[in-house]
Amino acid sequence: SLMLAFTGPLSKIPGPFVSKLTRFPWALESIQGKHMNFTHRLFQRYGDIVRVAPTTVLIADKAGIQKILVEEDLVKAPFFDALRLHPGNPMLVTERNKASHKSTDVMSATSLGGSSHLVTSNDTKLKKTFVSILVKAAINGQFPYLRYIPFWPQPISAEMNRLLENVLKKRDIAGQPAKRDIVQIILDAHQTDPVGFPEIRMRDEITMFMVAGSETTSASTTAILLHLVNNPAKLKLLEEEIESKFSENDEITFAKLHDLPYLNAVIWEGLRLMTAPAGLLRYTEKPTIISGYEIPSNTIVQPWPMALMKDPRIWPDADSFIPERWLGVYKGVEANRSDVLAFSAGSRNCIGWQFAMREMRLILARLVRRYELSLVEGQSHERRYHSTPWFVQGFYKVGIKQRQPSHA
Ligand code: HEM
Repeated sequence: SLMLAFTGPLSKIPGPFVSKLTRFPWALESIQGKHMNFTHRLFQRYGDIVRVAPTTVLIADKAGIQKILVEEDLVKAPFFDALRLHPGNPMLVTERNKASHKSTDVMSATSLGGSSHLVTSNDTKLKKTFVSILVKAAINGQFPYLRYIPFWPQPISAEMNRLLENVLKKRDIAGQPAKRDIVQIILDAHQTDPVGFPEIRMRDEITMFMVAGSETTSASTTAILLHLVNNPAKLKLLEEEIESKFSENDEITFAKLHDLPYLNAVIWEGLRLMTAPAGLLRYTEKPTIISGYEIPSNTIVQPWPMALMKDPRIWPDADSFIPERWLGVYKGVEANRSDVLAFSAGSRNCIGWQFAMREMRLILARLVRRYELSLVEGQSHERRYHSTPWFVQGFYKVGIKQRQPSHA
């Protein structure tokens, strides 16, 4: 492997010297969830393509990312094998090959399986349960052998199992009308083909959907709210749009929300500034030219869209929250959704992205109509990242005050 460090195509790729020899520093940053800050410095120092481990390169330029995710549509990296909730048991998210799996019609579903009353019960336990799966996934991904140590904590905690049992139990009540939600789609898959889609797979898929669908959406919605309360003039414009579209007694529903230009612009701008698209590790099965370099086979190529999403070469006033850039040409540039990559791209992009967009529109519109939102001063924006980003203090507070009934 010393040969590999200093010779061959990867040796030409810029990066910290130690990366040629060991992936340990990179693995450590990833496990601590600090790699967002770390990579920022790397790209500034070394440019758009950086070798962070003997066989791992990060890519931050638009053409390179497009090539990996869309044009070549490379397979997922072996890393994903280690993310299985039960070793050896396949799952959609960890499936490495290009997707033939996208037949699941998530959009026909209307929910993730009924409310778990997170908000009403202020149950941070559930959030902790989900986050613990993501943290363990980060560790397993980097050091796959650890999970075979006896008594090493497995990704699925007793708490997660309890939660899953509750979801399944609700389905057993006879005479209930069949729900058209994601849980039902997965249950049906098991019932139709109990051998090809066994019970353990059914359980793991439901668990994964709960995790993949909740932390991501709540982190993104929080990020959007953060930008709104830090930019009251933009918040005001959103309030005006919602007020103009809905009279006081109108119920705000999914269906009525897809055509609110400013709301959509606010969401895309918030996603651009603060989502941290995860899981984008891909793998070369043959030598491939990416960002001007020859990448040999069996290399992990990891697009780093967070850099692209704030790249001043693409976005004028890249670090500012400017929803207006999504409504027309802004400083000579027309914003392009495909440069945001919050939901990734190519055959393995987010299966729930339209569902998440609907959820975010609904949550934001209802919050803004019902409450006056305001900034709680003095909070840090510093985050860490385990598949989804989280604030170091564990939350980001937003001031809310019930609006007066008549705000005409
Ligand atoms: C704002 C919310 C969300 C964000 C930012 C987000 C982001 C992502 C990203 C970046 C990926 C990785 C794709 C890749 O490796 O290229 C992904 C995959 C995935 N997401 Fe989401 N997601 C969100 C909401 C959801 C929801 C609501 C669901 C379920 C209903 C969901 C289910 C999945 C699944 C199953 C995958 C794996 C797809 C595959 O491996 O082919 N996501 N998501």
